[in-house]
Amino acid sequence: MTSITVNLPETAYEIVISPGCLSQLGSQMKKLNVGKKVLVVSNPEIFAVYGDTCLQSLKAAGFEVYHHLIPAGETYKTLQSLEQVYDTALKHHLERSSTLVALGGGVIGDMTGFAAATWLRGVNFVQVPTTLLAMVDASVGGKTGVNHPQGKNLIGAFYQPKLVLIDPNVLKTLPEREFRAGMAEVIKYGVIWDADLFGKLEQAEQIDSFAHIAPELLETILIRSTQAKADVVSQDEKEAGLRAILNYGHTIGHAVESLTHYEQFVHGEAVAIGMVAAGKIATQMGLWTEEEADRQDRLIKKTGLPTTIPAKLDVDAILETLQSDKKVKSGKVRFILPTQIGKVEISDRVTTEIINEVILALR
Ligand SMILES: NC(=O)c1ccc[n+]([C@@H]2O[C@H](COP(=O)([O-])OP(=O)(O)OC[C@H]3O[C@@H](n4cnc5c(N)ncnc54)[C@H](O)[C@@H]3O)[C@@H](O)[C@H]2O)c1
Ligand SMILES: O=C(O)C(=O)C[C@@H](O)[C@H](O)[C@H](O)COP(=O)(O)O
Ligand SMILES: [Zn+2]
Repeated sequence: MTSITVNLPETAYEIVISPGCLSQLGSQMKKLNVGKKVLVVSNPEIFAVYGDTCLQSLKAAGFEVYHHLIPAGETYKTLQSLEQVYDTALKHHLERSSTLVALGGGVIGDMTGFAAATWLRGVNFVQVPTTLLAMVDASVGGKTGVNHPQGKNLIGAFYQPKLVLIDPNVLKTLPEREFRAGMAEVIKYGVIWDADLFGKLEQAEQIDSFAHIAPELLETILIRSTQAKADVVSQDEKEAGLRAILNYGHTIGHAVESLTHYEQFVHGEAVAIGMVAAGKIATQMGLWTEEEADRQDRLIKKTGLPTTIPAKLDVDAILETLQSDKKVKSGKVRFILPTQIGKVEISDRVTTEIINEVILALR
């Protein structure tokens, strides 16, 4: 079992990584000293496979357990879905000491976290991530929320979980496309923070599926990625500065994701495209060498992730969408740009001309 602590000014919590730990959800939660009532939020597909294990474990530990299911997919990451979670919380009379457990990928995690942040002005929250992406990224750090029809995650709150419980065994049932999407955020950590992790991914024979990846490498990926996220978030919980680096690839990525109505790309795929774009911007500005940008793009391709922007997307629409990015400051879009593998800088010097040129080059 590996345990990583996220230390924050007002709280601290553990990320527990251990094969088979799903069945210990109840005993792990017992240590948190939370109230009796627990609402598990999931989607029908995930709940059908892992719901029973979680519910049995919680009941065995003495909890009174309810569940609420939201249909799968980013298109359900909405205020409407959230309202239904509130209805279930009301129906079962959840109290301030009650806990919402997110059993699922980043969509379920982000929504459940926001429900926990807002129901009764804040109840306990536990993350049980079931996708690679949610394990390495979404379950840690407390960004919660839902999408607005005009953009990604525009409504939300910073609200930290009390525990993150990662059982790598559940990745066995994860579709390969979703595994690759999670690898995009792993590659992100390599580029922004951990050059050694990047090197390990480059050296590995195959990293495009759970079936192909070496188990030791997967363990390293889970530990190093969550550690990277914990390090960054511990230094800057609410994105006053440093934390923005975790948004590498997301500036153009989020625009591509929302302009294709969450139908063509899953989040990790859009981030992969966004990283290729940000890398190109950095090389055009003379901040990053072509050689290192090529290494990044090769790794993205080796993972089987997309690297081009659909030609049907209007450049002006992308530029317009960038204006609602949360990193915009004094009207200027800020980009996270690599300067060498393992290091990035935050720049507000990227001109519209460069963004235009790069988008056209990637179509
Ligand atoms: N809060 C954060 O810091 C943060 C970080 C990264 C991404 N996100 C958000 O996370 C979301 C993407 O999350 P995601 O990539 O996990 O996608 P997702 O939550 O949509 O899950 C992907 C699909 O995998 C299925 N699935 C999940 N676990 C499974 C399993 N073990 N076996 C079989 N099927 C399984 C789900 O039913 C779903 O269809 C986006 O909304 C993104 O904005 C948030
Ligand atoms: O935790 C963070 O900070 C991140 O930026 C992680 C991202 O991978 C994640 O997709 C996040 O939800 C994006 O945040 P947003 O503030 O751009 O909506
Ligand atoms: Zn992301």
